[in-house]
Amino acid sequence: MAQSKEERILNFVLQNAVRGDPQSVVDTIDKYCSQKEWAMNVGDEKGLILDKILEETKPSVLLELGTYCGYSAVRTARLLKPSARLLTIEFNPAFAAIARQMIEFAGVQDKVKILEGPSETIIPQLKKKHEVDTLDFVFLDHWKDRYLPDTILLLDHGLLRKGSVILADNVICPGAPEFIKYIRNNNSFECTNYPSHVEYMKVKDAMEKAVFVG
Ligand SMILES: Cc1cc(C(=O)N2CCN(C)CC2)sc1-c1cc(O)c2nc[nH]c(=O)c2c1
Ligand SMILES: [Mg+2]
Repeated sequence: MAQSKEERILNFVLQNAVRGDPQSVVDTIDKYCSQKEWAMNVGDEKGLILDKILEETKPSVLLELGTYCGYSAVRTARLLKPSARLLTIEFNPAFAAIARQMIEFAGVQDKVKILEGPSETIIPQLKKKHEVDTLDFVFLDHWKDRYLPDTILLLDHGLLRKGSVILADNVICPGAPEFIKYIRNNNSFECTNYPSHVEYMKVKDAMEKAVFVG
Protein backbone atom coordinates (compact mmCIF):
# COMPACT_ATOMS: atom_id res chain seq x y z
CA MET A 1 0.00 0.00 0.00
CA ALA A 2 1.32 3.47 -0.83
CA GLN A 3 2.27 5.50 2.22
CA SER A 4 -0.06 8.33 3.28
CA LYS A 5 1.22 11.89 3.79
CA GLU A 6 0.61 11.42 7.53
CA GLU A 7 2.75 8.23 7.54
CA ARG A 8 5.51 10.14 5.74
CA ILE A 9 5.36 12.88 8.38
CA LEU A 10 5.54 10.31 11.22
CA ASN A 11 8.45 8.45 9.60
CA PHE A 12 10.35 11.72 9.09
CA VAL A 13 9.92 12.40 12.83
CA LEU A 14 10.96 8.88 13.85
CA GLN A 15 14.11 9.23 11.74
CA ASN A 16 15.01 12.86 12.48
CA ALA A 17 13.65 13.95 15.85
CA VAL A 18 14.95 13.04 19.33
CA ARG A 19 12.87 10.41 21.17
CA GLY A 20 11.43 11.88 24.38
CA ASP A 21 12.03 15.47 23.25
CA PRO A 22 8.68 17.12 22.38
CA GLN A 23 10.30 20.33 21.11
CA SER A 24 12.36 18.35 18.59
CA VAL A 25 9.18 16.57 17.42
CA VAL A 26 7.38 19.92 16.93
CA ASP A 27 10.39 21.43 15.09
CA THR A 28 10.79 18.33 12.88
CA ILE A 29 7.13 18.31 11.81
CA ASP A 30 7.35 22.05 11.02
CA LYS A 31 10.51 21.43 8.98
CA TYR A 32 8.89 18.63 6.96
CA CYS A 33 5.59 20.45 6.38
CA SER A 34 7.19 23.76 5.42
CA GLN A 35 9.83 22.23 3.12
CA LYS A 36 8.36 19.01 1.74
CA GLU A 37 4.57 18.52 2.11
CA TRP A 38 2.02 21.00 3.48
CA ALA A 39 -0.20 19.56 6.22
CA MET A 40 -2.86 21.06 8.50
CA ASN A 41 -0.85 21.24 11.74
CA VAL A 42 -1.44 24.47 13.66
CA GLY A 43 2.20 25.19 12.80
CA ASP A 44 4.95 27.41 14.20
CA GLU A 45 3.38 30.89 13.79
CA LYS A 46 -0.06 30.08 15.28
CA GLY A 47 1.72 27.62 17.60
CA LEU A 48 3.40 30.54 19.35
CA ILE A 49 -0.05 32.09 19.98
CA LEU A 50 -1.22 28.74 21.41
CA ASP A 51 1.91 28.59 23.61
CA LYS A 52 1.34 32.12 24.98
CA ILE A 53 -2.32 31.48 25.84
CA LEU A 54 -1.42 28.15 27.50
CA GLU A 55 1.27 29.87 29.60
CA GLU A 56 -1.24 32.58 30.65
CA THR A 57 -4.01 30.03 31.43
CA LYS A 58 -1.90 27.29 33.13
CA PRO A 59 -4.66 24.72 32.56
CA SER A 60 -4.93 21.37 34.38
CA VAL A 61 -7.75 19.74 32.34
CA LEU A 62 -7.70 20.33 28.59
CA LEU A 63 -9.74 19.14 25.61
CA GLU A 64 -8.59 19.29 21.98
CA LEU A 65 -10.95 18.66 19.09
CA GLY A 66 -8.99 17.46 16.05
CA THR A 67 -5.80 15.53 16.91
CA TYR A 68 -4.66 14.91 13.31
CA CYS A 69 -0.97 13.81 13.55
CA GLY A 70 -0.61 14.94 17.17
CA TYR A 71 1.39 18.11 16.51
CA SER A 72 -0.68 20.40 18.75
CA ALA A 73 -1.13 17.67 21.38
CA VAL A 74 2.68 17.36 21.64
CA ARG A 75 3.10 21.15 21.46
CA THR A 76 0.54 21.62 24.24
CA ALA A 77 1.69 18.74 26.46
CA ARG A 78 5.30 20.03 26.43
CA LEU A 79 4.07 23.12 28.37
CA LEU A 80 1.79 21.36 30.89
CA LYS A 81 2.56 20.79 34.58
CA PRO A 82 3.10 17.07 35.44
CA SER A 83 -0.41 16.64 36.89
CA ALA A 84 -2.21 18.25 33.91
CA ARG A 85 -4.17 16.10 31.43
CA LEU A 86 -5.05 16.65 27.76
CA LEU A 87 -7.92 14.71 26.17
CA THR A 88 -7.84 14.91 22.38
CA ILE A 89 -10.66 13.73 20.12
CA GLU A 90 -9.95 12.39 16.62
CA PHE A 91 -12.65 11.09 14.27
CA ASN A 92 -10.32 9.54 11.66
CA PRO A 93 -8.83 6.18 12.82
CA ALA A 94 -5.80 6.45 10.52
CA PHE A 95 -4.94 9.89 11.93
CA ALA A 96 -5.48 8.62 15.49
CA ALA A 97 -3.01 5.76 14.88
CA ILE A 98 -0.36 8.19 13.59
CA ALA A 99 -0.96 10.60 16.49
CA ARG A 100 -0.65 7.80 19.07
CA GLN A 101 2.83 6.95 17.74
CA MET A 102 3.80 10.64 17.53
CA ILE A 103 2.73 11.27 21.13
CA GLU A 104 4.55 8.19 22.42
CA PHE A 105 7.75 9.07 20.52
CA ALA A 106 7.63 12.58 22.02
CA GLY A 107 7.30 11.03 25.49
CA VAL A 108 4.11 12.89 26.46
CA GLN A 109 1.81 9.85 26.55
CA ASP A 110 1.29 10.18 30.33
CA LYS A 111 -0.34 13.60 29.83
CA VAL A 112 -2.28 12.93 26.61
CA LYS A 113 -5.19 10.57 25.95
CA ILE A 114 -6.58 10.17 22.42
CA LEU A 115 -10.34 9.54 22.26
CA GLU A 116 -11.25 8.07 18.87
CA GLY A 117 -14.68 8.88 17.46
CA PRO A 118 -17.05 11.73 16.63
CA SER A 119 -16.88 14.76 18.95
CA GLU A 120 -20.67 14.88 19.19
CA THR A 121 -20.65 11.38 20.72
CA ILE A 122 -17.62 11.77 22.97
CA ILE A 123 -18.29 15.23 24.48
CA PRO A 124 -21.48 14.01 26.27
CA GLN A 125 -19.43 11.12 27.75
CA LEU A 126 -16.59 13.24 29.18
CA LYS A 127 -18.00 13.58 32.72
CA LYS A 128 -19.10 10.00 33.34
CA LYS A 129 -16.71 8.01 31.16
CA HIS A 130 -13.58 10.19 31.28
CA GLU A 131 -13.85 11.62 34.82
CA VAL A 132 -13.96 15.24 33.72
CA ASP A 133 -15.59 17.82 36.01
CA THR A 134 -15.05 21.03 34.01
CA LEU A 135 -12.55 21.98 31.31
CA ASP A 136 -9.93 24.71 31.83
CA PHE A 137 -8.95 24.91 28.17
CA VAL A 138 -10.51 23.77 24.86
CA PHE A 139 -8.69 23.89 21.49
CA LEU A 140 -11.06 23.76 18.47
CA ASP A 141 -9.12 22.50 15.45
CA HIS A 142 -11.28 19.80 13.89
CA TRP A 143 -13.93 20.83 11.36
CA LYS A 144 -15.28 24.38 10.95
CA ASP A 145 -18.93 23.20 10.78
CA ARG A 146 -18.55 21.50 14.19
CA TYR A 147 -17.10 24.51 16.08
CA LEU A 148 -20.52 25.96 16.99
CA PRO A 149 -22.50 22.75 17.68
CA ASP A 150 -19.64 21.35 19.78
CA THR A 151 -19.33 24.61 21.77
CA ILE A 152 -23.06 24.39 22.51
CA LEU A 153 -22.59 20.74 23.55
CA LEU A 154 -19.85 21.81 25.98
CA LEU A 155 -22.22 24.38 27.49
CA ASP A 156 -25.21 22.01 27.62
CA HIS A 157 -23.16 19.36 29.43
CA GLY A 158 -21.84 21.76 32.07
CA LEU A 159 -18.25 21.32 30.93
CA LEU A 160 -17.33 25.03 31.10
CA ARG A 161 -16.79 27.08 34.26
CA LYS A 162 -16.07 30.80 34.88
CA GLY A 163 -12.70 31.38 33.22
CA SER A 164 -12.70 28.37 30.89
CA VAL A 165 -10.78 29.30 27.74
CA ILE A 166 -11.82 28.21 24.25
CA LEU A 167 -9.21 28.77 21.52
CA ALA A 168 -10.31 28.22 17.92
CA ASP A 169 -7.93 27.75 14.97
CA ASN A 170 -8.80 28.74 11.36
CA VAL A 171 -11.47 31.35 12.02
CA ILE A 172 -10.51 33.02 8.71
CA CYS A 173 -9.22 30.10 6.59
CA PRO A 174 -11.07 27.78 6.13
CA GLY A 175 -13.25 30.03 8.38
CA ALA A 176 -15.98 29.39 10.98
CA PRO A 177 -18.43 32.29 10.45
CA GLU A 178 -21.41 30.84 12.35
CA PHE A 179 -19.18 30.09 15.36
CA ILE A 180 -17.67 33.62 15.29
CA LYS A 181 -21.11 35.28 14.93
CA TYR A 182 -22.47 33.28 17.90
CA ILE A 183 -19.50 33.60 20.26
CA ARG A 184 -18.95 37.34 19.69
CA ASN A 185 -22.65 38.11 20.30
CA ASN A 186 -22.92 35.93 23.41
CA ASN A 187 -22.39 37.95 26.62
CA SER A 188 -21.24 34.80 28.40
CA PHE A 189 -18.00 34.93 26.38
CA GLU A 190 -15.24 37.55 26.18
CA CYS A 191 -13.55 37.24 22.78
CA THR A 192 -10.12 38.19 21.47
CA ASN A 193 -8.94 37.79 17.86
CA TYR A 194 -5.30 36.88 17.03
CA PRO A 195 -4.46 37.60 13.38
CA SER A 196 -1.96 35.18 11.85
CA HIS A 197 -1.51 33.08 8.70
CA VAL A 198 -2.41 29.59 7.49
CA GLU A 199 0.32 27.23 8.68
CA TYR A 200 3.42 27.24 6.43
CA MET A 201 1.69 29.75 4.03
CA LYS A 202 1.34 33.52 3.48
CA VAL A 203 -2.48 33.17 3.37
CA LYS A 204 -4.20 35.19 6.13
CA ASP A 205 -5.79 33.28 9.00
CA ALA A 206 -6.59 33.99 12.66
CA MET A 207 -7.27 32.34 15.99
CA GLU A 208 -10.11 33.39 18.33
CA LYS A 209 -9.97 33.14 22.10
CA ALA A 210 -13.30 33.05 23.95
CA VAL A 211 -13.23 33.14 27.77
CA PHE A 212 -16.43 31.85 29.41
CA VAL A 213 -17.54 34.37 32.04
CA GLY A 214 -20.55 32.33 33.21
C1 LIG B 1 -7.21 21.96 4.22
C2 LIG B 1 -6.79 23.39 4.28
C3 LIG B 1 -6.39 24.05 3.11
C4 LIG B 1 -5.97 25.35 3.38
C5 LIG B 1 -5.43 26.32 2.41
O1 LIG B 1 -5.99 27.37 2.23
N1 LIG B 1 -4.27 26.03 1.79
C6 LIG B 1 -3.44 24.90 2.26
C7 LIG B 1 -2.92 24.09 1.12
N2 LIG B 1 -2.16 24.96 0.20
C8 LIG B 1 -1.49 24.16 -0.81
C9 LIG B 1 -3.08 25.96 -0.38
C10 LIG B 1 -3.69 26.84 0.70
S1 LIG B 1 -6.12 25.69 5.02
C11 LIG B 1 -6.70 24.14 5.43
C12 LIG B 1 -6.94 23.75 6.83
C13 LIG B 1 -6.08 24.31 7.80
C14 LIG B 1 -6.24 23.95 9.13
O2 LIG B 1 -5.43 24.47 10.12
C15 LIG B 1 -7.25 23.04 9.52
N3 LIG B 1 -7.38 22.71 10.84
C16 LIG B 1 -8.31 21.83 11.19
N4 LIG B 1 -9.16 21.26 10.31
C17 LIG B 1 -9.12 21.56 8.99
O3 LIG B 1 -9.93 21.01 8.21
C18 LIG B 1 -8.10 22.50 8.54
C19 LIG B 1 -7.95 22.86 7.19
MG1 LIG C 1 -6.20 24.11 12.09
